Amino acid sequence: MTAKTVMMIGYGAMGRAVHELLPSGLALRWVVVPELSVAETVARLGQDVEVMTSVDTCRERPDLVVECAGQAGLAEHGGAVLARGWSLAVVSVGALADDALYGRLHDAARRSGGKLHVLAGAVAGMDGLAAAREGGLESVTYEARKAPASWRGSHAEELVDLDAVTQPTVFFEGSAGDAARRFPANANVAATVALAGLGMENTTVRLTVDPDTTRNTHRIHARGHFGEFEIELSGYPLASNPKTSTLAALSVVRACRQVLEPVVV
Ligand SMILES: NC(=O)C1=CN([C@@H]2O[C@H](COP(=O)(O)OP(=O)(O)OC[C@H]3O[C@@H](n4cnc5c(N)ncnc54)[C@H](O)[C@@H]3O)[C@@H](O)[C@H]2O)C=CC1
Ligand SMILES: O=C([O-])CC(=O)C(=O)O
Repeated sequence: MTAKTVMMIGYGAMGRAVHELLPSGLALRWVVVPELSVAETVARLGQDVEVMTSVDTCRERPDLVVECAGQAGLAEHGGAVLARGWSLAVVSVGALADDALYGRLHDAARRSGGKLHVLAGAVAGMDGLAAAREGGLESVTYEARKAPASWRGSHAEELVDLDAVTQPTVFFEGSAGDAARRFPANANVAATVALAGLGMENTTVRLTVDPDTTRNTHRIHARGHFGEFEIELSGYPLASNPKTSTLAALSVVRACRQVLEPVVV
């Protein structure tokens, strides 16, 4: 049987973790990275994978395109993928807090028959939340708690002294849209929860730095016509990037496996 093919946009910590766990029967054939990363990515991947800077260079049709590239990568390449009628599974969901980009990707997919799959990423419960929305939701709150190292290099550094915190400290409270825009490498989940639930402006987000944790903890509380749920997921960060939870990479692997499976769970 010929292998099904995957294109990956971005090849950083998450992309490499996904590649290592790619199910047999699936081949990573194309990787799209910025010009500056081409040489390093070619050196990592060798001859079997075509490294490119634009989706346009690809002359075949991948069975699935996965985005592990950050919000800028989704904004740059998402439209081209969807305009071709391909399936695109994304983790940099915070980019969709930009209404113009959301509209562009939505319209490209609708016109071409392509599909944009918003992956659950580092959290669980998105199926239940989206089902609950069908009956009407009253409130949805999302809280993320991570170690100082996970917030370094982010807007958090302007809001709290990451070297001086001695106890869990909330440094941001606001809407999911605001969180996703201000913390592009750390609050994509906020946008995912918003898209599954009450939307970017009506989903409340709280971000916390916790000096005593080594986990990335996500808590979702939802209330509505269905009842109420609260889930807390305490994930291990990837060793190669403490901002990114291992489960986020695994959600991409799951999306890849679904390409092979006749029964989708
Ligand atoms: N939904 C979720 O649960 C989560 C989503 N994420 C998203 O996944 C992204 C990737 O995470 P990591 O691999 O850990 O980050 P990383 O910083 O290790 O890797 C990012 C990769 O994307 C590439 N890239 C940057 N701009 C690009 C562009 N315009 N076109 C193509 N490639 C581009 C970089 O060269 C690098 O290879 C994060 O930036 C974040 O947006 C991360 C964690 C959880
Ligand atoms: O991986 C995580 O814990 C979540 C994350 O970075 C994001 O939502 O962007």
